Amino acid sequence: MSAPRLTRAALAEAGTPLPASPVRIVHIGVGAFHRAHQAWYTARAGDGWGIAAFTGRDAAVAQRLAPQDGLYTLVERGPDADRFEVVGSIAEVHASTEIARFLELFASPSTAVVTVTVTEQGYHLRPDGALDLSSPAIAADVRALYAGGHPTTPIGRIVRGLAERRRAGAGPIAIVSCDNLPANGDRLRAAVVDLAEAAGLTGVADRASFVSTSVDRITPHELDIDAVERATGWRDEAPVVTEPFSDWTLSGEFPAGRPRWEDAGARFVDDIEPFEQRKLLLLNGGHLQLAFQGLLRGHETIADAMRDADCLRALDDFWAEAARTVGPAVDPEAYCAALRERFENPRIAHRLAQIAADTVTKLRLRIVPVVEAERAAGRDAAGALSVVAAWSRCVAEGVLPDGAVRDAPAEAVATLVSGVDATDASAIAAAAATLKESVHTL
Ligand SMILES: NC(=O)c1ccc[n+]([C@@H]2O[C@H](COP(=O)([O-])OP(=O)(O)OC[C@H]3O[C@@H](n4cnc5c(N)ncnc54)[C@H](O)[C@@H]3O)[C@@H](O)[C@H]2O)c1
Ligand SMILES: O=P(O)(O)OC[C@@H](O)[C@@H](O)[C@H](O)[C@H](O)CO
Repeated sequence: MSAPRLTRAALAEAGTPLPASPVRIVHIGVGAFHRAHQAWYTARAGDGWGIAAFTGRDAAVAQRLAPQDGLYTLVERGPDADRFEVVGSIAEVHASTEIARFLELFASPSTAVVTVTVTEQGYHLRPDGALDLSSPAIAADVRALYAGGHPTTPIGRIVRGLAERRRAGAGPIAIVSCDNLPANGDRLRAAVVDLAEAAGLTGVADRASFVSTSVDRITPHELDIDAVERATGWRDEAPVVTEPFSDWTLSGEFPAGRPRWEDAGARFVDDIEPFEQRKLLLLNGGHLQLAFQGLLRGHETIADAMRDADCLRALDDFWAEAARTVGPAVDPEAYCAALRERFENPRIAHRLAQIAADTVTKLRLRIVPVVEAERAAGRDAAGALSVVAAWSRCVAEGVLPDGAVRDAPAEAVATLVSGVDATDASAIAAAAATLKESVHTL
């Protein structure tokens, strides 16, 4: 006999009720990470905040989660064992196209927080951090906003939501970026303001607070449905596998209140930059080094690459330089020591191909800053440049997954790659500089 589907009614019937809390948070981009991180912190805080979660663009996750009333199992996968927990903070879940409900909630006085995880590409930013108004999706949103129609990008949806909120007189709100971008709150604010101005809605963001965050929890894209059913006795079509470690550092105001996320371990700081740099350069930059070196050597996952002495040497060379860029205030050595154990977790199947998506943007934000800092200090940046060289070999040898260079024009990538010879440091440095300028086309 098959196991019963995980729903709130089924849990209540089993004597373990998990009622939904009233919605006070709207989330945009309900992928794996939101469920492993912000939704889990909100559930752990336990002070009665419910989330209305909307997908970023495709409806698949909503179709799996909605029949379960937003419930899902979080599998914390340690090196030796799994821990299972049903998370109940998502009170309702919708596809991105359900814009009427999105606007109703956005404009409601009881909604206090909007969180966002839509990947770097979801922001449609140019390399200089400004909104790419030439992107077809953003241009279409400008037209839709002018005509009073429905925007489709996350930035367009936020602008429209803020306009509705202003019309409703609902008061200020906090908008919290949880994507792996430096100064993510500032970048999100700039994009929203640029789009609002282009669409004749100047001033809609004036009373919103854009909170910057550094988010950290390795969450591979794994769907362990049968294992969850065997372990828990529930049929869950949307479980999430994540590591036991978790970190969330936030900086900014919450004018309408927020959950007590600090009770679940979140940290609130005045200056987020050192935390952000430590995470983006050491973890995400280290991931890129392992992804490119690992793909070149035929590995599949981070844990596989960590068992290869050549990959480890390359990682250490990069880390030595990145740690100098981060600076001693946030103890990068201790962070790297802990990271080494996290990366080695043999039961986390974090695929190199997942990490190697949209590599031009990631190299620009996670590797080039180390190249620049090292060269500014008169050093050769050999460790950081080895990441760029490995990337270019991956492109030339065709070992990157589909989508790995979709964030730059094909000709620009071809020129870059043909100019890079792994033995020629100045050619690699020139490529790194070009990466910084390259304009994505989405
Ligand atoms: N997975 C992790 O380990 C992890 C850890 C820290 C931070 N993050 C951040 O969270 C983001 C999402 O990761 P995930 O694991 O949830 O991925 P996911 O693929 O499970 O979900 C991504 C979400 O973003 C939306 N999206 C993607 N591209 C978009 C676009 N161009 N426009 C609008 N929406 C778009 C998708 O529809 C989906 O809702 C990452 O890109 C990163 O910035 C992830
Ligand atoms: O999520 P991305 O694609 O920005 O980066 C890939 C990984 O480096 C990333 O998901 C890390 O696992 C995560 O940032 C850990 O907190």
